Amino acid sequence: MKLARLETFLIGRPWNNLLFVRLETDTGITGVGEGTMQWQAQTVAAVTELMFKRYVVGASPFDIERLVQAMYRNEYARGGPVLNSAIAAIEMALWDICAKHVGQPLYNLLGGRVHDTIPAYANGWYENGCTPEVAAAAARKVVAEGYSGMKFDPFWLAGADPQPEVLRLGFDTIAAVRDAVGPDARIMIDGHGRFSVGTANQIAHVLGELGVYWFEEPVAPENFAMLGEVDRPKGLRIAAGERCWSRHQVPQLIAQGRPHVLQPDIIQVGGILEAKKIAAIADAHGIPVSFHCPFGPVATAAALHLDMATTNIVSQESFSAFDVPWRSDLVTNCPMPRQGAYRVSDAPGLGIELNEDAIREHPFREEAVQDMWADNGSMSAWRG
Ligand SMILES: O=C(O)[C@@H](O)[C@H](O)[C@H](O)CO
Ligand SMILES: [Mg+2]
Repeated sequence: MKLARLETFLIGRPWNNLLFVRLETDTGITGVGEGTMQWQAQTVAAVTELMFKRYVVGASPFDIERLVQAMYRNEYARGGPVLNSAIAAIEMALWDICAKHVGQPLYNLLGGRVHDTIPAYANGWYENGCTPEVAAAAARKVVAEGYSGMKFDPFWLAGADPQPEVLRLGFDTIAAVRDAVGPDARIMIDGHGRFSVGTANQIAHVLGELGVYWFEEPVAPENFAMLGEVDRPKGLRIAAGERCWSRHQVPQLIAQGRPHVLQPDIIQVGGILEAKKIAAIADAHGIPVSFHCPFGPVATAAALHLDMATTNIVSQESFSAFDVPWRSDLVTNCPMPRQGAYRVSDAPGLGIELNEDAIREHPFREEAVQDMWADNGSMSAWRG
């Protein structure tokens, strides 16, 4: 079996563009992958096509490790989120082909099932900048759906050291959500890497009082030691790693940043196998993982197969029910949580196929970049 052809698909959503790929073999078996990267979808698509031409066409789809290493090492500079995302899109499709060829769901090639279902936590359920009352009402619905927890950024687009009233509104919003969902629901707060260490510590102490489960990316992702300086009061966990793009950096992130939960991004680390290796590094440190997944349904399916075969997962991030209403039209058998958990398809491969008619209805759209470092204390979400 030889790899013959690559096709890329850009799909415009209001937030960002999705990038799907389909690999064809000379036997007629095809595989799908996803290389969605925020605001760089066209760039990643171009790199994916180049990588296919340079390394993949004519190769055996079973040579996954060899092909990934060629794409990573021969491109001399090595890695970075753009190249890694292109590698991941191809790699997912290779796994899909191999698993279809042997007639097995992908998790059976990744070590087999260690879970029956995958608990999901909700993200995207909340409108940034809304009032505490609106957030509380939305949170009640999320709990009623059975999710294992919910994540949000109540300080959305505040700067490194926000005005006191911005912090207060954020705290009031979390307190309203806590009141609405009761003491046992898991609340996760995403800082998106914006705060100074001082402000992160100030916030962390309030989150500890409110019984928040984890504080994610409290400080900028580049400096692991800075993360290590963030306080962890009253059992508050620190989650990080969605922007740690190299397996080779993970030991330093763990040693210096001391996260309690690691969040590898299966696209931006370069695919399923890399993410599996990172999960094993975390496991050796007693750290659970929760794969980052603000992506479309193809990468969500890939993350779920990996979850199924990974011992140290906590919960899968899920945008599935809060995305555009046509999300589930894009693929057959779109993964959706039921009662707050995913059941993973036992169909061969990833268990999904692209629905090209639906994909064509949502062409590429210019990206409206989010201003993620505004230092003006404003809560305005969009700039583009
Ligand atoms: O943990 C998450 O899913 C977030 O950090 C998203 O990647 C972010 O909101 C995208 O702008
Ligand atoms: Mg995040």
